[in-house]
Amino acid sequence: MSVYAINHPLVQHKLGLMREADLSTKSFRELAGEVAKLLTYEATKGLELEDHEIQGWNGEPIATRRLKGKKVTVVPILRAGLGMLEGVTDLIPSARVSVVGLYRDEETLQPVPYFAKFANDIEERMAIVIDPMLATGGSMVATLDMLRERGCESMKVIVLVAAPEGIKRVQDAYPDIEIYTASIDDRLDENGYIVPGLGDAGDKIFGTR
Ligand SMILES: O=P(O)(O)OC[C@H]1O[C@H](OP(=O)(O)OP(=O)(O)O)[C@H](O)[C@@H]1O
Ligand SMILES: O=c1cc[nH]c(=O)[nH]1
Ligand SMILES: [Mg+2]
Repeated sequence: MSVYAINHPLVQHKLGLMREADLSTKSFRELAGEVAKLLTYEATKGLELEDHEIQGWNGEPIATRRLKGKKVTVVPILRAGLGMLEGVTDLIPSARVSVVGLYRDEETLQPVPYFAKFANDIEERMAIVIDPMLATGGSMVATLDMLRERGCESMKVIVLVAAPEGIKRVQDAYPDIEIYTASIDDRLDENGYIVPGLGDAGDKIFGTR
C-alpha cells in the first residue's frame, strides 16, 4: 500500500486553517471541500489517457488526449464524507456517487452501519472513498469491505487527516490500496480522536456540536 501525504503549500495552508478551534461552520465546510479537491487532483494522477483526434480552430486535425473512460464512483462515508463530496465531483463530474452510512460507537469505537446505496456496475468502477478522518480505521475498513464484497477491485482512499493507527489498519486489510491525505497526524487520544486532528469533523461540517 502507498500512503501519499500531500505537502503542497495550498493543502498545508488550508489544513492549518481547519485546525483552528474557533473556526466557523461555514469556513470549515468550505475548506474541507477545497482540500478534498486538491487531494483529488493528486489521487487521480494515475488515470489512463487515450489518444483522441479533434478538429482544431483552423479546420486542421489536432492530436489530443482524453480520459480513457474509466468508470468512477465516489463513496462518501456519512455524515462527514459529504463535506468533501462537492470538491471531488467538481473535478470528476461524471462520477457516480455511492453512499455508505456509518457512525462510530462512542464507547466501543466500532463502526455501526445504517445505510448503503451503491452505484450500478460497481464491480467495473474505481471507487474513491472519502471521509475527513481516518482514526482507528474501523469505518474505512468496513466501507472497503462492503465495496469488495460487491466485487469492487479498484479502490482508493482520500482523507483529510490520518492517524498512524488507521493507516496501519487499512494497510493490514488492503495492502494494495492507495491512501491520499493532507496530513499523517501524531496519534489517537483516549477517546479515539486524532491528535492534533480537527476535532469531530462531522459536527463541524454539519454545525451540530
Ligand atoms: O477511523 P474511525 O475510528 O472509524 O473513525 C473515523 C470515523 O469517525 C467519524 O465519523 P462519525 O462516527 O463521527 O460519524 P459522523 O460522520 O456522522 O459524525 C469520521 O468521519 C469517520 O467516519
Ligand atoms: O478525530 C476524530 C476521530 C473520529 N472522528 C472525528 O470526527 N474526528
Ligand atoms: Mg462525527
